[in-house]
Amino acid sequence: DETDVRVALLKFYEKLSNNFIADGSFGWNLTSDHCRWDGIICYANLSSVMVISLSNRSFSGVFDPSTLCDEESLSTSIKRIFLNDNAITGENLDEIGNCNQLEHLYIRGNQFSGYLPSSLAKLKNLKRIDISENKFLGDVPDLAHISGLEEFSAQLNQLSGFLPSLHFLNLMFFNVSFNNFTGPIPSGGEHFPASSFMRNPHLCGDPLPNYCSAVSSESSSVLSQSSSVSLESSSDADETNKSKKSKDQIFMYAGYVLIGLVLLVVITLWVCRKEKKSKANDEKTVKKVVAIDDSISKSEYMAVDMKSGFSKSGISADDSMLVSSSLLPVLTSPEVNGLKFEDLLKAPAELLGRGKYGSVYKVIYEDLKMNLVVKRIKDWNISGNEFKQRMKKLNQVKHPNVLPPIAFYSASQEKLLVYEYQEHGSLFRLIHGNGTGEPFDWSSRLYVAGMVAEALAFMHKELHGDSIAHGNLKSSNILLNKNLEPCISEYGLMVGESDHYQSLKVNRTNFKGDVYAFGAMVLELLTGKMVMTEGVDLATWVVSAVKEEWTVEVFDRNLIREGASEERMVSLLQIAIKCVNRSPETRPSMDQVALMINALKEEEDKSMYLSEVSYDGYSR
Ligand SMILES: Nc1ncnc2c1ncn2[C@@H]1O[C@H](COP(=O)(O)OP(=O)(O)OP(=O)(O)O)[C@@H](O)[C@H]1O
Repeated sequence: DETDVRVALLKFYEKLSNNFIADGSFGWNLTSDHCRWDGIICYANLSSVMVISLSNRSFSGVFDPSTLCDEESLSTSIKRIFLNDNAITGENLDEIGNCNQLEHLYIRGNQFSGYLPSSLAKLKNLKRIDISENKFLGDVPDLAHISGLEEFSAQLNQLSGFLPSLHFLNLMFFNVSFNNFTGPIPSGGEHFPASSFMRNPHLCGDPLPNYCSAVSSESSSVLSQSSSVSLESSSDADETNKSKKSKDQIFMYAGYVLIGLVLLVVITLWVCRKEKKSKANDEKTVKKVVAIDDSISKSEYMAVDMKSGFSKSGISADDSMLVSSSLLPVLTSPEVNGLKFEDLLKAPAELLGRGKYGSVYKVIYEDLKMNLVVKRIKDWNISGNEFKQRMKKLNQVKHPNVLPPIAFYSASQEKLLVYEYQEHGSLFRLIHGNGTGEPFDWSSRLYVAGMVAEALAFMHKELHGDSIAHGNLKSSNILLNKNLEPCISEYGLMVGESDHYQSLKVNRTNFKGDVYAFGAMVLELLTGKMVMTEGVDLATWVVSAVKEEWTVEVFDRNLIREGASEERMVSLLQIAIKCVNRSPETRPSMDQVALMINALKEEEDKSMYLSEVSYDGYSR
C-alpha cells in the first residue's frame, strides 16, 4: 500500500543521508505523493516506483538495499537505481537480490567497500551495472547466466580473482581496469580495447600485450573450478616467462639496430641520387597523370562527378601511383580486405550529395556483397597521422547504432572514408517525406530519439578522454540500418562548424555542441519542420512559440491527427528545449538526456500495454 511504500522510501532516504530525518525540504514526506518527490520516477498512471535517481546529491550515509527490496511493492517495481557520485558507504548489499526487476544499478563514484553481494547473480533482468570508482574487494559473482547484460563497469576498485565469463558479445560496455584481477582474459574479451583491462598486474591474453603462459592458463582452468587454490604455480610460470622474455628482448633490440643501419644506408643512397633524378622525374610525372586519366576514362560506368572529383583532387600523381599499388587500411569489415584506392576509382559510382566540405558517392563494387559509400573530405585541417590515430580510436569504440567507417585513405589535401551503404535511407528522408507517404508515427519517433540518445551517450562516454564528439549530428547523418534501426553515421569527422550553426554561434565540435544538435533533431522529429528554413532557425521558433503558450501549435499535424499523447509530446519537447539552451553549460549531458527519454519511453510502453489490456477486457 502507498503508505508502506512511502515509509520504506523514507527509511532508505534517512540511511542514505546519514540519519538525517526528512524534513520535507527535499520534497520527501509521508503526506505528499511520492511520485512527485525529487529523484523518484513512477510508471505512467500508476503509483509504483520505476526509477530512483539520486546521483550527485552529496549523500554520505549508507545504502541499505533491504529498505527498498524487502518492501514487496518496491521490489517488484523498481527498475533503475542511480546513486552515482555521492560519498555513500555500504558493506552489506545482500538484499539487492530481492529487487528482482532491477535493470540498471549505477553506484559509481562512492565509498562502497567489502565484497560484492553474491545475490547480484539473482538479478536476472539486469542490463547495466556500474560499480566503478569504489573500494569493492574480492571476486565478482558469477553473472554468466544473465544473458541480457549490456554493461559491466567495475574499474577502479580492488577486485581480484578470475574475470567472470560474461556474454561478451552482448556487452556494449565492459571495463575492469585498475583492479587486481588474475589469469587469462576469457574468450570474447578480445572484442574490447586493452584499456578495458589495463592495470590489472596479473591479467594476460588478448587484447593485452602480454601472452598467457601455458602454465598460467592451465592453472587458471583448474583454479576456475576451485577459487581457494593458491597462486604459486602461476608465479613460477611468471619467472620462466620473464627469463624467456628477456632473451627475446635481446634478439628484438639487435634486430632494431640492424634495421636502423640498413635504413641509414638506404636513405644516404637515396639522397645522393635524388638530385640527379629530379629532372627525369618531371617528365615521368606528366606521363603518370596521363596514365591515371586514361584508366579513368576507360571505365565506362564511372560517373562524371566521381571521375572529375578525384582527378581534380589534391592527390598528387605520385600519391595516386603509390596508393594504386597499396591497400586501403581496413578498419572493421574483413570483407573489404584487399580493397585498393584504384578499385574505388574504377567502380561505377553515383553522387549522393556534395557539401561544403566534400562529396559522398555510392560505389557499386561487384566483388563485394555490399555496396559502399565513399565520403571525400577536402581541406580537413588534420595531419595524416592525427587522422590515422583518430580512425584507430573510433574503430575501438563500437555501438550497434553507430555506423563505423570500414576503411580509409589519407592524402595531403583530402581524406576518404568508406562506409557500408545503407539502403533504407536517412531520418531526414523519413521525416520530410520521400514521396511514398510512409507513416512515421509517434512511438517510432520516440523510439528513434531514445536510440540515438543512447548511442550518442555511449560514444561520449567512451571518447570523453579523447574529446572526440560527433561534430555534425543531423537527421541526414542518421541512417536506417537493415533492421530499420537508426544508426549514427559520420561520427568524429569534425569538419568545422556548419553554416547555420555558425550564425547562431553554436560550437558544434564539442560534446555540448552535439547535445544542441541532438535537441534540434528532436525538434525536427516533433514538428516535422527543417532545422533551418530560409534563415529561420527551428529552435528559436519553437522556444518563442512555447513562451507564447502556443505549444500545441508546434507539433507535426500528423502526430496530432494520430492522437499521440500530448503530455508525452510536451515532455519530449521540454527535453529538446533543455538541449538547445543557448548556454552550453546549462545543457544536460547526453547520458541525462538518454535517461529522460528512456523514462518517457517506458511510460509510453506502459500506457500502450495498459490500453491493450483494457481493450482486451482484462483490466479492472
Ligand atoms: N552510408 C550511407 N548509406 C546510405 N546513404 C548515405 C550514407 N552516407 C551518407 N548517405 C546519404 O548521402 C547523402 C549525402 O551525404 P552527405 O554526408 O554529403 O550529406 P549531408 O549529411 O547533408 O552533408 P554533410 O554531412 O557533408 O554536412 C545524404 O542524404 C546521406 O543521408
